[in-house]
Amino acid sequence: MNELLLPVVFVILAIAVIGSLIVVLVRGRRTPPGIYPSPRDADDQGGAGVHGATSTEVLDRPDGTTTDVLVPDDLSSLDEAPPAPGLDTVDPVQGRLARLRARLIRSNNALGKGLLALLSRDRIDEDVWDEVEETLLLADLGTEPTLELVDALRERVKVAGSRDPAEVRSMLHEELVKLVDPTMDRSLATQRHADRPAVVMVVGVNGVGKTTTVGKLARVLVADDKDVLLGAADTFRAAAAEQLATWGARVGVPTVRSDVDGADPASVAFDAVKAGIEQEVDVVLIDTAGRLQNKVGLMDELGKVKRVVEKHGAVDEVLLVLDATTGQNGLTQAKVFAEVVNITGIVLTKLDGTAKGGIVVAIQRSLGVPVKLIGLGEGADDLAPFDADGFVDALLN
Ligand SMILES: Nc1nc2c(ncn2[C@@H]2O[C@H](COP(=O)(O)OP(=O)(O)OP(=O)(O)O)[C@@H](O)[C@H]2O)c(=O)[nH]1
Repeated sequence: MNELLLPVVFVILAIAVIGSLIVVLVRGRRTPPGIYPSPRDADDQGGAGVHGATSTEVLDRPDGTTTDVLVPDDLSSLDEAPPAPGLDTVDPVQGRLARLRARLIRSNNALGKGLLALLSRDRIDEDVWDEVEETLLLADLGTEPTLELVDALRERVKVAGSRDPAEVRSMLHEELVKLVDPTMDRSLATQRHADRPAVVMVVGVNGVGKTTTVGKLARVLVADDKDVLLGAADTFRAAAAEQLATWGARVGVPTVRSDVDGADPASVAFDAVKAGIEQEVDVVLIDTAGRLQNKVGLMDELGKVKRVVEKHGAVDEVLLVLDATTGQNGLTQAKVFAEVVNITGIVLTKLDGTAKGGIVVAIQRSLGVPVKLIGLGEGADDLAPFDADGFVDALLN
């Protein structure tokens, strides 16, 4: 019996081994061309990955420590490896708001539609005006602008005496655009000076989207053919510098960062501008750590970062990033930041996730500073230059 069992076991084992070999071979064939089943060698041409290959240069700092500059390697060889493109293709900046308007329509549709429906009723009595007012207040427009808008509309509806939807729409459009203020200068000061780059600082409380905004803005500037350098002065959150360097590497932009955890942010920002001057870039974008507006020490530190950077020359743009979903709370933050640094523009992020688009008006009113950019999603190119007409158009769609 045992003599018979041995050959049978042998045959079963042989079949199992041959079967496994066939499975392995078939799977190997299924791997699409250009995708490598195992780790690549360093000299493998396709090895740059989607974020591009980078190397690090070391800059000396005044305090004796060093600063890494993450520099994208020569990317010309990537032309030969189509499946692993080295750099992202950036969406053109022109017409971004129009392309992203679907997001705005989705989140803020209730506001525009609600107003249009109310104003198109056969009879507009006091109750209707109360509802209009409530709708505007719920959208975070703020009390004063709401009353202004209601007064202006009351007057126009009385004079026009018509409920024609097209007429009501154009009336509402005009009045809303007036409130959003098309006369404000929303251009970004990113023009290089004769002997140094333009410097843009990005500030705000924790988690509003500062690092993401710096990354997206770098792409906007690259699409505009500018040479950009990033400064990772958020030395508080360990992953922030890495996150920023990754954004930069995706579009071939170097990042100046510290090799020391919790390094002095002013020193890193200073080094970034110094590197920007040496490398003759057009714009240096400085990311700063999130800080609560009620922490005096952190707010003082922000003032210091700006003062130290200004040893190289004036900062051209200080962008305050506000999360639109926090509504009126953003106003309090804005006021305190404006006391410490001179805010020149607002970036309103996460407008894709709130029906409170009216906050644009409230913030501009309280600060006297224009909203220059709006964030409409987590995608790399979901940041759009703001314009009053396009914004109101999307609200009333
Ligand atoms: N939906 C949406 N999410 C956004 C937008 N902008 C940023 N975010 C998300 O907000 C989160 C926080 O973004 P960060 O850039 O890390 O925020 P931060 O302000 O740098 O954070 P701290 O450094 O901790 O202060 C991330 O998950 C982003 O993807 C936007 O416009 N829309």
